[in-house]
Amino acid sequence: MAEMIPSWETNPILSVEHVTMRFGGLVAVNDLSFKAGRGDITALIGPNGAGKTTVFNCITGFYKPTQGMLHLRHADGKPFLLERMPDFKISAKAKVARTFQNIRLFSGMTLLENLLVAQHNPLMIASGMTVLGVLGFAGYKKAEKHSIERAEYWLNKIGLYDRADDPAGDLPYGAQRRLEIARAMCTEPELLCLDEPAAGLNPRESGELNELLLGIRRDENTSLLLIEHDMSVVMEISDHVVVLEYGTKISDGKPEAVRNDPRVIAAYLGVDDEEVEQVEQALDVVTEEAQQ
Ligand SMILES: Nc1ncnc2c1ncn2[C@@H]1O[C@H](COP(=O)(O)OP(=O)(O)OP(=O)(O)O)[C@@H](O)[C@H]1O
Repeated sequence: MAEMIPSWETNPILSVEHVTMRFGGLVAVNDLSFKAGRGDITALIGPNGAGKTTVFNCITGFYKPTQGMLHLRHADGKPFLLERMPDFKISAKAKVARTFQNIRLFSGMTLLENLLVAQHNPLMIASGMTVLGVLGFAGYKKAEKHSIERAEYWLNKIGLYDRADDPAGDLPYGAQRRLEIARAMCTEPELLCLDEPAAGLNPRESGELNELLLGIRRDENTSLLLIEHDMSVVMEISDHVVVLEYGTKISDGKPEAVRNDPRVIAAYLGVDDEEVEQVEQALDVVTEEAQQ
C-alpha cells in the first residue's frame, strides 16, 4: 500500500523554504526546509545551539533570514511571505503569535489586564485611534466587550478565572506560563509559536500544559509550533517532529519515526533517559569487546 501523504505536505500552514541565517561567519541555520501542518502540533527539537530559536526569530520577523522564504497561508487561503514583512505586521496581519523562553508578563498588572493589553490592536483600531473613539463610540464598546469576553474565556481555559484580579507576578511559575499562552491566544493567532513552554515545570504542571495545548489543537483554529527539550512533552502531544543539529535538519516525520531514526538516536535525542542509558550500555559493551 502506498504511504499516506502526511498532513503537513497536503495542507501546510507554514512552509519554511531553504532558510539560511548567518551571523558573521557563523551559520546558525543552514538551508532549512520543513512544513508545519494546519491544525497540527509541530515540534522543533535539537541540542543547545542547534538554531531552533533563530528559526522562531525568522518566522516572527525578529530576524530577516540571510536566504530563503517563509510562506504562511491562512485557513481562508490568504498567503503571506513572512520574510518580507516587519514583525508588527507578522503578528497583526499574518496572525503569528509567540511566547518566549523566559516569562514576559507584566508582573505588576492583574491577570485580566495582561490579557486585555494583548488585545490592544483591535481595541485601538475600533477607537479610530482617537480619544473620542475611546471615550464613546459604539464600535469601541463592542470591541471592548469582545476583548473582555475573550480574556474571561482564556482565564477559564487555563483554570485561573478566580485569580483574574491578582497581580500576574503572584502566580506560581507553571501558572504564569499558562497565562502567557492565554495572552498569546487572546490575539486569535493562526499560528502560535511556543519557545520551550515546558521548561522549569514540574510533572503536574507539565501535564496541565499538555492538556492546554491539546485543547487548543482540538477547539481553536490555531496551529502550534513549539521548541521543546522535554521529550515526554514532544512525544506525547506532537503530530510532527523536526530535528535540527548545528543548524541543519537531520530528521523530519511523525514522533515514532523520529525517535527511531538512527541519526536522532546518535544525537541522543528523541529517546528518554532509560533509552539513553540503554544506548550507553550498548556502547560500553561494544567498547569492552573491542578492548578484549
Ligand atoms: N544574534 C545573534 N548573533 C550571533 N550569534 C547568534 C545570534 N543568535 C543566535 N546566535 C548563534 O546561533 C546559534 C544557534 O542559536 P539558537 O539560539 O538559535 O539555538 P537553539 O537551538 O535555540 O539553542 P537553545 O536550545 O540553547 O535555546 C548559536 O551558536 C548561537 O550562539
